[in-house]
Amino acid sequence: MTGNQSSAPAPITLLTGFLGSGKTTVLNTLLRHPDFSRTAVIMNEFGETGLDRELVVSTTESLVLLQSGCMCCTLRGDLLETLIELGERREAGELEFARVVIETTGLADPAPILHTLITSAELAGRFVMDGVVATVDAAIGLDALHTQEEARRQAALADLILLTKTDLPDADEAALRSEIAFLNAGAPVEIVVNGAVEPSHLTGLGHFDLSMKSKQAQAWLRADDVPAPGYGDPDIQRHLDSIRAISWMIEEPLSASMFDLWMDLLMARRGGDILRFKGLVHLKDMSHPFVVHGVQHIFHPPVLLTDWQGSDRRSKLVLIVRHFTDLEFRKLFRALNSVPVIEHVLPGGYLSAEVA
Ligand SMILES: Nc1nc2c(ncn2[C@@H]2O[C@H](COP(=O)(O)OP(=O)(O)OP(=O)(O)O)[C@@H](O)[C@H]2O)c(=O)[nH]1
Repeated sequence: MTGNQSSAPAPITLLTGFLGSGKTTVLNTLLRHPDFSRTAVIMNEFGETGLDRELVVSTTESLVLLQSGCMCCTLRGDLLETLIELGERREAGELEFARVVIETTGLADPAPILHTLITSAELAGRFVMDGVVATVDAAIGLDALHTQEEARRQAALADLILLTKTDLPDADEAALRSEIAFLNAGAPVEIVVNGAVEPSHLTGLGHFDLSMKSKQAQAWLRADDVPAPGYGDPDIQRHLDSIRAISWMIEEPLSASMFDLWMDLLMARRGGDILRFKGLVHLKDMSHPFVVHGVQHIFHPPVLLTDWQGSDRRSKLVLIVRHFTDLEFRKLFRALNSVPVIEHVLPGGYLSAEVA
């Protein structure tokens, strides 16, 4: 492709939503659709195994993974730099994309991210904010909205709310709708089961319009309320100290019964404090890995990745936990001692936890 192609500013969709609420599932539907085939994706994941890279459909050549921190805190500078670089490469004709989707971590406060996106002079002319889309989990979302400030902000700032998992027995759609109406009366709510969203509903949301948001949401976005991008300063992290990410890689394929046993033990002992569990698990005698997702007490059926083509047989696990002490981390490792844990990948950024 030749350089210096002039292009219209690329619309940005900010895809947010609490831990495990279905952001990546929705993103995968979008990326499979022709309207989103030329999409640059920026993802921020929690924990350091790079697991999300393997869980996103790879139709896009422009997938940037921001790690070692949280986009709304230490990585806001990285987000800005990433966008500027994408814009420059697009202008130079090195990269072709028509829109950008930014998927935040489940614990991100979208306000400072949004502030960066709508106020940065470097982005003007290259990008234009399309809208904020928030997934809300119908099964555990009410609890998150009641207990987690980040979840409230995600819903309150959204231009469109996707209510996911209404198919689960624990879903309470009516209660969620009423809570959402309280937080963000103006936002349409659309039910999306297993990512089955109509992609056109997520485009042209009409440039993020602050005047349509609640007074509270407007205050969150006031310049003096938003700290400058952190550029790696861990002190700027704004989340609860009690929440940590733990990541592991396990060198050898696991015995299915051993893994089941370990999971049962984990859930029985500390299920209430495991906010999110994500794993790419290789089992003995299986040529393809399973993806295992847990969101608090709900474990989704494991999915066999039949189209997986890698050769790396290491299992990768990411847990987001609260109120875990270092001693408990060590116990967790001991419980996994029956399988050879060769490498522990430190989270390295967001409230990292060292395990001896
Ligand atoms: N039953 C059901 N499961 C769903 C639905 N949407 C997503 N899931 C499952 O929920 C789990 C988490 O989905 P993800 O798309 O990874 O959620 P996420 O918001 O990207 O998660 P994090 O970014 O890691 O916090 C996966 O097992 C999905 O298959 C839904 O509508 N119904």
